[in-house]
Amino acid sequence: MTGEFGGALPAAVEEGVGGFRTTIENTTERGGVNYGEFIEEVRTFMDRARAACPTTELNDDILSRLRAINDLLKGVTIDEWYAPSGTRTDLPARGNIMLPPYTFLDQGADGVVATLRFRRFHLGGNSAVHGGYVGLAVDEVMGLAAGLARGITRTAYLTINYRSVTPLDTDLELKAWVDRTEGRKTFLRATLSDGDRVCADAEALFILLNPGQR
Ligand SMILES: CCCCCCCC/C=C\CCCCCCCC(=O)SCCNC(=O)CCNC(=O)[C@H](O)C(C)(C)COP(=O)(O)OP(=O)(O)OC[C@H]1O[C@@H](n2cnc3c(N)ncnc32)[C@H](O)[C@@H]1OP(=O)(O)O
Repeated sequence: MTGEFGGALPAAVEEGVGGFRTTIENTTERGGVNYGEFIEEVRTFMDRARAACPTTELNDDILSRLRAINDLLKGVTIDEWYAPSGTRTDLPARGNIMLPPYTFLDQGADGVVATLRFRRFHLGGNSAVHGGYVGLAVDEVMGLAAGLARGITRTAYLTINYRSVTPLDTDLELKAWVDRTEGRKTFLRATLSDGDRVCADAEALFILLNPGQR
């Protein structure tokens, strides 16, 4: 891996501890008390960037401000295990800006139920959510269900059936549950629904990682 965020794997991986860390310090303080508002503002920015048609002047004004903001953030980037985006479990979607904000209504070893909302920046076309973002949400929530049931897993396959259009800006329900397990294999199913209407259903295989496996 090359680029701004470095090429080396985290030290623990290089030492053979394992690709995912199972002992990340669980704190809701990283990023500060207003970090959730920051992430939500970033999502609003992405919504508006997706929807806006700025004038050249406005574009250039925003561009220079964004460059200044990016310079500020560049000074405080850290590794993925401690960055609050993705690890702040107190925030919708763990504070991950790319995911549709979701929160759990129920979670346990048998499965999870989440409520989520796709946003303008998840637009595919004609007011429908992009199918890839549906896959992102389903993979995430199934991954968490697999994690609660088994431990640290990776997706081996994920099959999604798009049954009807997934709407933007609507509270949806995503259920994921363990269908069966065979050794390291966990087979899961999921449904994404808008009220009584099924938008998508899915089946997936997640593999429990071996000790030291990336
Ligand atoms: C403060 C705390 C903060 C916490 C932070 C939050 C933590 C939250 C925690 C968690 C959140 C999770 C939310 C996110 C979830 C997202 C998950 C992803 O998207 S993962 C990325 C995409 N997936 C990959 O990149 C995998 C790439 N593939 C691989 O790495 C390997 O192929 C892997 C691991 C899947 C399997 O490889 P092998 O070498 O370990 O095992 P082999 O022997 O190949 O397979 C095991 C068994 O599975 C079958 N298998 C493997 N792949 C299969 C396939 N595609 N179809 C059918 N069977 C398959 C094989 O035939 C074998 O079966 P037989 O034991 O022989 O019966």
